Amino acid sequence: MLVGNSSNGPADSPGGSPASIDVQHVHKGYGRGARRVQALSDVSFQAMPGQITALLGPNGAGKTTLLRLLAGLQLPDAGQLSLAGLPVQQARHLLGFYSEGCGLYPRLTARENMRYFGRLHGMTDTQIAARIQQLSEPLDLLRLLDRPIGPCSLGERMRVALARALIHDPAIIILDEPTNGLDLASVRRLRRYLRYLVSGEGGNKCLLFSSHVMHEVAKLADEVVLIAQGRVADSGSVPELCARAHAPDLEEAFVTLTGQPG
Ligand SMILES: Nc1ncnc2c1ncn2[C@@H]1O[C@H](COP(=O)(O)OP(=O)(O)OP(=O)(O)O)[C@@H](O)[C@H]1O
Repeated sequence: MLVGNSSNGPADSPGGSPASIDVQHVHKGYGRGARRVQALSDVSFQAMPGQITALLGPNGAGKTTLLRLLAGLQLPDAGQLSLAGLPVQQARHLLGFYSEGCGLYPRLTARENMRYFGRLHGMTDTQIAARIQQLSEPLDLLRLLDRPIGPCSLGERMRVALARALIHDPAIIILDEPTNGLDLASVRRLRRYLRYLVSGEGGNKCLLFSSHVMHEVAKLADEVVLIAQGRVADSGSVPELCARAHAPDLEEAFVTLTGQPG
């Protein structure tokens, strides 16, 4: 387990494989018969270390389903999902996963929550304390550390939940709608930190996040995977997608490439 962000090479798994995310021909549905909802149909893409990859799609496109499959919280009906070359169930130690409502214990303070999850990852209390200090500035946690989580505001709880997801300094980071509910200052601070994490100085992490907010994706993502109705419509950098769609911006490119109503 890495505790400091000291690595300058591509983020690797302990086995040496690049810490990429690989999704191949994944299908996932819910329910049966006439009530069946096909959330994902033949979804394939890769996310690479040292890059921020965005999964961009409208409500109900299948983003959360896909991220939950990658976190090993659900199983696909068909297809393969791997993290750093390992099946997701064997790669949990490499993954930091954040989703709204990711269970924090409301009676514990932010520090106690982080310590608890750090211990679950096999960290010593000294390592945990150092890591809490590292995360406090970028996630603006200093004033929260010794307050119970329960009465904290939504944005405060989200920042602690993000810190909890990153406590073990994972090589692969998956964030479901990470800026939802954050104010402008927190969003800007988070963007800077996510950009740092994928830099050489920050350890070339592999970072995948989902969003339905075009300008958020345009500001943050190196690569964008466009998803609509459970299918990947296209992928590439924002300039590549705009060029392919002959569109002036990502919003127009999204409408053209996915056929979604504007
Ligand atoms: N547990 C479930 N049971 C039945 N249907 C589900 C379940 N979870 C998701 N779905 C359906 O699967 C489809 C994809 O949902 P998902 O939550 O993955 O989309 P999303 O892109 O994350 O949407 P949003 O941006 O609104 O969060 C939707 O039609 C949703 O109603």
